[in-house]
Amino acid sequence: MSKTFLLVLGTRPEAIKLAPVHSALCRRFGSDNVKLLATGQHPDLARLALQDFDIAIDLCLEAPSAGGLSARSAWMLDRLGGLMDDAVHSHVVVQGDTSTAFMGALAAFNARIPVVHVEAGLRTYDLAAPFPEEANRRLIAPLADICFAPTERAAENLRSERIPAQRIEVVGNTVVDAIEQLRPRFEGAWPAAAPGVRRIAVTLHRREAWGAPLQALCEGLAGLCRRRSDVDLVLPVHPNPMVGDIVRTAFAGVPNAELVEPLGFVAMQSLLSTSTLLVTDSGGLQEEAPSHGVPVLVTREVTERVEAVEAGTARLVGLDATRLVAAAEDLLDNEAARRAMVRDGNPFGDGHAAERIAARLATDRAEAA
Ligand SMILES: CC(=O)N[C@@H]1[C@@H](OP(=O)(O)OP(=O)(O)OC[C@H]2O[C@@H](n3ccc(=O)[nH]c3=O)[C@H](O)[C@@H]2O)O[C@H](CO)[C@@H](O)[C@@H]1O
Repeated sequence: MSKTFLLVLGTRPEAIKLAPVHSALCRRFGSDNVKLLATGQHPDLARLALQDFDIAIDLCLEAPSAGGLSARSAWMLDRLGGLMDDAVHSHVVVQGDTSTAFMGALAAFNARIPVVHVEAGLRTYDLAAPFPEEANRRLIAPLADICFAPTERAAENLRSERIPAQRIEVVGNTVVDAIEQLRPRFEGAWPAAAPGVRRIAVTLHRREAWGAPLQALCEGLAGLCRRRSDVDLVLPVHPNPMVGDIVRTAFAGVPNAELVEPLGFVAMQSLLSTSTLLVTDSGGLQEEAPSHGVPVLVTREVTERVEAVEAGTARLVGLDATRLVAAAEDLLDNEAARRAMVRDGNPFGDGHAAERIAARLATDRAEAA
């Protein structure tokens, strides 16, 4: 009886970025040898994301929604530790920088099961931004037997932290795999903007924006919509209660601003493909927009997606509403400025990251046999 790969996820982005890895491992090893465990950190969003990939969760925990970061993390570590067994699992695969990813890696390490980190090496080197993600991803790195870095810069970060070279492999970001796999379904999944209307897609959810900064950003965008009938704005509202009320109040009564429930992956990518501009604080969306040729204004002071800023596909505007609105209107009205932010291809990957990950895990498993 061969051992299984255990993929551990908790949030929507983890589900989206691990879906291609799940599929590639199933193709290579058979679906009986690949198990998907959800911690329940954000169960509804994770399940919604997996629907478009036709992937079912094998085991979903019921992480407590109440309690602070430590209480929920301790609960996860305890439950995950009780489910992991080095006689059953050949590798535990985690993605990114959430509490689920960190507790999954630590539980696997404690069970002496090889840890695989997808999207390894992203850094701001500022523990306060993003909190707690920067700490999570830096703490996973030394526990991981294999660090799959999306870019050369991420690999350089890992080498600078003395992660051994043989544990690092640059493979690209699997989110580009997800887009290319489902691209045939994007056309028409979200209605195009009316003729002559330029669409702004917006997603905002980060902890550092909660409260007054988020309110100012939303009010700035609402004011832009009120002034300009040639613009429509679509904003899928993140279910975090710290976000919804502020967003709904700011855009109330703005006829050309549409707030919608969280979208499935295909609908979100289709929305992106119909947009002139994306305003976001999301990590994944900074990586996805270049696949649609859509410029990004990032409402964060720092980003670990430096490649997008260097490639010119994204621009940091911080939490400053005036700066955001000015940059948005420039890109809406200045076609040359907008085109200057569009690149061929995607700086974060070529759509084959998951195949490279599965190939490396096959080698790793053969060497361990
Ligand atoms: C510090 C940081 O940046 N960390 C990131 C954070 O992820 P994030 O910032 O990307 O989180 P979100 O913005 O919530 O999700 C985005 C995904 O959701 C899709 N989407 C969005 C709205 C919607 O209505 N329907 C959707 O389908 C969208 O296309 C995209 O794929 O944690 C991840 C896990 O550790 C990390 O990997 C990742 O670095």
